[in-house]
Amino acid sequence: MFVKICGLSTAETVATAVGSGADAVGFVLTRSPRQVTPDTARRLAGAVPPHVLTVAVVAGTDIATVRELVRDTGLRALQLHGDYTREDFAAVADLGLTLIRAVSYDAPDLRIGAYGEDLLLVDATEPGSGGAWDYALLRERGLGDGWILAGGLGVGTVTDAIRLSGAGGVDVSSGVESARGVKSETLIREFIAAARKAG
Ligand SMILES: O=C(O)c1ccccc1N[C@@H]1O[C@H](COP(=O)(O)O)[C@@H](O)[C@H]1O
Repeated sequence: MFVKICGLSTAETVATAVGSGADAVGFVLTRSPRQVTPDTARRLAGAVPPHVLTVAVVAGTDIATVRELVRDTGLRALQLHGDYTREDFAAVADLGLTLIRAVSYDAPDLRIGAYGEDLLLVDATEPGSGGAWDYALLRERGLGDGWILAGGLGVGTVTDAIRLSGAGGVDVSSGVESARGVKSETLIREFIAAARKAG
């Protein structure tokens, strides 16, 4: 089970996620209550060991700026939310990043790799909102191993969500917060433990 904790903004919560066994940590570089500056993302990611993927999360930012953000932060993966085209994905292919295509569960093309991405993240319609959806919807679609479930997950729901969806990975932001944009170390620990147990 691949577990990503998203929207981190402090050294303490990054250390908790890494120490609790997260496979990936996400830094939001786009407008959000969790937005961090490129400098902060670079500093926080600098303390992350190489076996944990550091992910730049953007939504709708133009590709030229995305390339600059990746260069400035040194993050190793790129999660693109929004109306990015195949050409946009091709325009970042040379950066050597793990590419994550983030789409809504009702998007037309849910084939993993359809845009050249390594991982497909299937989310609710409004990223980072904590909104849930019917996680059983994609079970019969047989998407394969490389898809990550997101949208409204939390400590109390992740076990059922994994079972219902058949996803090989989970990603959470709002569900491990004590207030909007404020991560809880306790919830991060509990979420990772629950996801590992369910997986
Ligand atoms: O977390 C954010 O604020 C955010 C902002 C813009 C794009 C993506 C964002 N986060 C991603 O949203 C989903 C689900 O989040 P939640 O658990 O429902 O709050 C997840 O993929 C995050 O990586």
